[in-house]
Formats: sequence, structure tokens, C-alpha cells
Amino acid sequence: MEKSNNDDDFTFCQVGSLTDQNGVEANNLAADVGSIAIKDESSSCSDNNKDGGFPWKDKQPHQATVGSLSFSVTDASHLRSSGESSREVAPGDAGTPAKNAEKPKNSTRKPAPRAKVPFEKGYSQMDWFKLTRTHPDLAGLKGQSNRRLISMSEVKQNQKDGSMWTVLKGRVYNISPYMKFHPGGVDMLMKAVGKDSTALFNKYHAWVNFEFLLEKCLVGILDDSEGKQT
Ligand code: HEM
Repeated sequence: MEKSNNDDDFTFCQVGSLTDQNGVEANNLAADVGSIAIKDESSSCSDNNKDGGFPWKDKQPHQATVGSLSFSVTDASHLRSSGESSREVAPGDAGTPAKNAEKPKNSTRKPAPRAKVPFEKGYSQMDWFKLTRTHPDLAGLKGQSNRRLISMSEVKQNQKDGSMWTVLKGRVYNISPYMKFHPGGVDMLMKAVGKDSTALFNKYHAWVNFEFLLEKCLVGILDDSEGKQT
């Protein structure tokens, strides 16, 4: 830009010269794509799709036999701008974009339908983390230590209002403040109240890091001596 002698024309000259430098490559590319276009048509009468959706790879020689290159180049430019329609011939991949060319297997590994509940405004996971940072006593400890031992019968007594306790892997949490933030919905989380919900929790999402999510809701440690003695 700084050495422009021809004012605005300079930009166009540069672009032109760059294209010239890469001219050979560009032509090759165009020819390649052109060959795809030709092969897409010809592949319908041959069995050259064996290499998994890239039938043109072993088809280079056909380029010469199919017809004049100039036609193929013209076709290629149209194909490219119409969204890689050459992929449409890939076996088992009709109409899907290039990145999905090897995806047919995935259809068998579809995850189970999820029952995620759309969160109310102000109850996203982000909002939850904000709350955990700003609220002084989410667990409702009122000065008590969250290391104290809690019996199962005490857990059962806390099932209402701001005090809904559950046990997860030997820890007692007050999940009341998390209720509306739970991505699985309030109803699901209510099933955990007043009991040891470890199994239920693992059934739905063993990967969820509850220790981190509920860190500020920790009420205490389950005193399991109660169960062991009987
Ligand atoms: C008690 C502590 C719990 C915490 C901290 C918790 C946390 C979460 C989180 C973070 C998700 C989103 C998971 C994801 O996007 O991958 C989720 C989803 C879900 N949760 Fe929970 N959950 C708890 C308990 C439960 C319980 C007891 C149930 C069932 C009774 C349950 C049922 C579900 C369901 C059905 C979903 C939506 C489906 C899914 O995302 O796969 N959750 N929960």
C-alpha cells in the first residue's frame, strides 16, 4: 500500500500478481475439484467409492478420459459454492458436511435422551456460582462447624423450606438453595431430600462434581456409626 503508484489500482495489481504466483497450484486445485465433479457423475456407474467417501482419490487417471479439463474446472467452481455437494456421493453420508464424512458409526452411539430442564432466568449455573461466592451461609450453619458428625435421623428431619438435606458419599448437604439451579429440575432433586442420594445421583450423572458445586452447602459429615452398630 505504501508504494502505490497507481492509486487504487495498486491493490488489484497485488492481488493479481499473488494469484499469478500461485497460478499453477490454483489450476491444479481447480482441476482436482473439477475431477471430483466429473467423478461424482461417473461414480454412479462404477464401484469406486471403496475408500470411504473419497472416491476421487484413486480416480486421477479418469480425469483425462472423461473429457476436456476446461469443462471440469467450470463445474468445480459451481460445486464449491454450492456447499460441497460433491460429498453427497459419499456412502452413508448423503447431505452431511465434510466433517461428518466418517460419522455413520455415531448414529449407534446416540446418548440417552436427556431430561435437562431449561433454567429460569437468574438460575443458570453461572448464577449459582455467583451466589455461592456472595452468600455468607448457604448451608444454613448459623455458626456451626460443617465438620460435625450428623446422624441419618437428623438428615431425615431436614426436609422442609430452607433446610433440605441429603447425603452424598458420606457428606451431608443442604440442597435447598440449589433446588432451582438444578439442571435436572426441582422435582428430580426433591427425590434426594432426607436420604442418602448417592446411588440416585450416580445413576443420572456420576460425572458431576457435586463436591465443588455444593461446597458451600456442606452441613457436615454423615455419622455412619449409627447404621454399623445395628
Ligand atoms: C444432589 C446433588 C445434585 C447435583 C449437585 C446435581 C447436579 C446436576 C448437574 C450439574 C446437572 C447437569 C449435568 C450435565 O449437564 O451434564 C444435572 C442434571 C440432571 N440431574 Fe442432577 N444433581 C443432583 C442430584 C440429582 C438427583 C438426586 C437426580 C435424580 C433424582 C438428578 C437428576 C438429574 C437429571 C435427570 C439431570 C438432567 C439430565 C442430564 O443432564 O443428563 N440430579 N444435575
